[in-house]
Amino acid sequence: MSAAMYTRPLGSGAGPAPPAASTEAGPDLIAQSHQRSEAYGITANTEPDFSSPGRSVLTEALDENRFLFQHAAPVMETLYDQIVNTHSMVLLTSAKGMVLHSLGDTDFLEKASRVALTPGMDWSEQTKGTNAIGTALTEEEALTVHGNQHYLNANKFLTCSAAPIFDPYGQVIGALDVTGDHRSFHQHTLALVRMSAQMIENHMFADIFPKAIRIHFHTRSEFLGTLVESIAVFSPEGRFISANRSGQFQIGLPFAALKAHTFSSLFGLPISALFELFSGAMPNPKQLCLHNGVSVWCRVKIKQANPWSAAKPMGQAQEPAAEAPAGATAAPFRHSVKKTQFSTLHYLDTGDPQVSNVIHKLRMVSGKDIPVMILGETGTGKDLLAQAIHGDSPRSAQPFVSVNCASIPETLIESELFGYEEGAFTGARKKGSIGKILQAHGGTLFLDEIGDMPKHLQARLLRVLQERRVSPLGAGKEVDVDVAVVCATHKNIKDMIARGDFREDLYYRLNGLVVRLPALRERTDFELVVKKILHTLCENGAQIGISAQVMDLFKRYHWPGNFRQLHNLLRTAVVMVGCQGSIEMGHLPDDFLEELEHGLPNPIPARFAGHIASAPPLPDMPSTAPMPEPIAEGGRLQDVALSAMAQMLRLHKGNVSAAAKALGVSRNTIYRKKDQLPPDVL
Ligand SMILES: Nc1ncnc2c1ncn2[C@@H]1O[C@H](COP(=O)(O)OP(=O)(O)OP(=O)(O)O)[C@@H](O)[C@H]1O
Repeated sequence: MSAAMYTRPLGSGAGPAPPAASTEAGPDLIAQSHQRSEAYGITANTEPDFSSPGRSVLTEALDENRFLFQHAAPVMETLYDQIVNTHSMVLLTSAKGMVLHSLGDTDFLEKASRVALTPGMDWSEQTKGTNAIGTALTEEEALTVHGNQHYLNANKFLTCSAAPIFDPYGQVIGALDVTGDHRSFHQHTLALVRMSAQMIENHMFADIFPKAIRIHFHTRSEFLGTLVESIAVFSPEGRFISANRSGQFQIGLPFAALKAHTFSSLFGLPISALFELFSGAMPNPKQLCLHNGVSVWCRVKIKQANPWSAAKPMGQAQEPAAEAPAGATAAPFRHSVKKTQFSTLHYLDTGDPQVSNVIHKLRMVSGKDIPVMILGETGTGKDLLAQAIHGDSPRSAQPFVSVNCASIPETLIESELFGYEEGAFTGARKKGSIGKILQAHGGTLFLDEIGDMPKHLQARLLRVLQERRVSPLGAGKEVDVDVAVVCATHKNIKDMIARGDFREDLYYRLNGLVVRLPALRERTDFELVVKKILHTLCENGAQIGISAQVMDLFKRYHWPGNFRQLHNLLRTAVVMVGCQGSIEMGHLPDDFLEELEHGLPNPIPARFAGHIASAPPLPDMPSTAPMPEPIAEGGRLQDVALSAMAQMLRLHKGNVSAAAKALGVSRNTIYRKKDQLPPDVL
């Protein structure tokens, strides 16, 4: 939790309320941001790059930010209602500044700029210099960047107000922004954006701790149940888990300090007393006294009948049913683990013997703080497994902090991991940063792509793991830290050790238990996995089928991107089919079909050749038409496809649409093969 989050609560609190709205970001903030922009190597005349990042990049970002998106989208609608007709747009971005969703009309923009506000575009400070989104994300503060305050000349016609969005563990997970023509500037916009960000955060709060005890409180009882109420969450044993911005403000402690507290140290009562105090169907708010002497009105939300009788730490409570409906619980996001349909070891065990063995071993060491190293190709579910390890451990109510060593620039890994004090280096954030290791205190630190950890930092990490102490850059002091460590890599660490690229002592510190996730192509439970993913992609338990032909193809394919690739493909197919139909060849993307044609190394097996050659007549095929010639077993898939196209074109007298429909491919697939088809068929 940044200091910004603590010092800038929304609405009236125990002390004087902060200003409801500020106008533009202060000159200091802008000047510092301009300095950073310069350091990134951008010049004011740089033409912003608004080229599309590609659909798969956006899909992946949406996938990663599903939890944020789900809670932000309805709030964005409300916000947009309030700014409609002001020539402005509402944008939601990821923590990296990528636009995930935009609402509003683009009529105030030149054609070239319209694309800038569409999903997929990057508004980080590193690429666009000073702008409200990028700068709010960097500073972790709500601010407006108006007209000339933008770093790039190309953006100076804009006025933008953005607020960072914090998850319930105090991590910035995105930004909400209103952008418009600079002439449409309105001084209340920032307050609206800030309130909306708070609303999103409160929604996430309500969703993420379904089993914990939530105390809603405020100095004035009429503010209970409103946007400005404070919320603090405790485990059934009374350990502090989280508090929203107003909560931190009213209690008077920042998130990091709150982590050492319990309900009784903050409210002066054992948590069991709370249950008696708030028993009854509709208990009235009660007045309690905070540790700082401030009297607050409280309401308590308890989901379980009597959480204290459960006597188990959170997360050991009960596993969700293997077939829990999609969306019944919060979706995964980077820093914290929620109980998702994916988040327990149980859910991941879908019958493949290798995976079952991995899960069996992990269960045996669960809660013993033995470091786990997960090996596996990209997309095999290493991240998900790490979340499940945490989700099933006694630490599950504490943070799960994920650090991807490959995605952080080498120069930033040190400060990201170990944190830094104010002014530790040029470009450092004003208030310093606690660092990922300390953020994970009490919980689990997941070091993804550990093979990419620079050599000079390996020694520092080793010391932290040995001594269980961290010293943030420029701090000159060490802080105790208690974390369970899980790491993952797709690299061969032993080879790296042999080459001198990875420290052997660090390897032995990390590999208490080494498990390997099989590649998708090796799994024996492939069909079940596909069905489960389809089930999660269709809302409300709707059923979607998959044709035997497609399933056969899938089984033959080598899936270099493993689950990630399969997920993306199925998601697109589900959108095309709707949740009631069946996925046929025609619902698969052309590039995938093309890759299949070129990429299947082995001869096509009889069962698949049979599907193409002797499929029953499709509805639009004249029933009297002769069936296409069977294709010889052992032909290359490419030849099989060409031959099927030629036969179908002949059958439909050169009508490409009809042939494409009958084959279940797009017309373009046939047109692209035009030169390879016999001249008489087209
Ligand atoms: N067992 C599974 N069932 C369903 N979906 C899964 C499973 N495992 C992984 N996925 C999905 O596949 C995608 C990639 O998973 P994940 O990020 O865990 O893989 P990874 O091995 O960590 O990848 P990388 O090495 O590239 O970081 C995610 O969308 C995840 O939800």
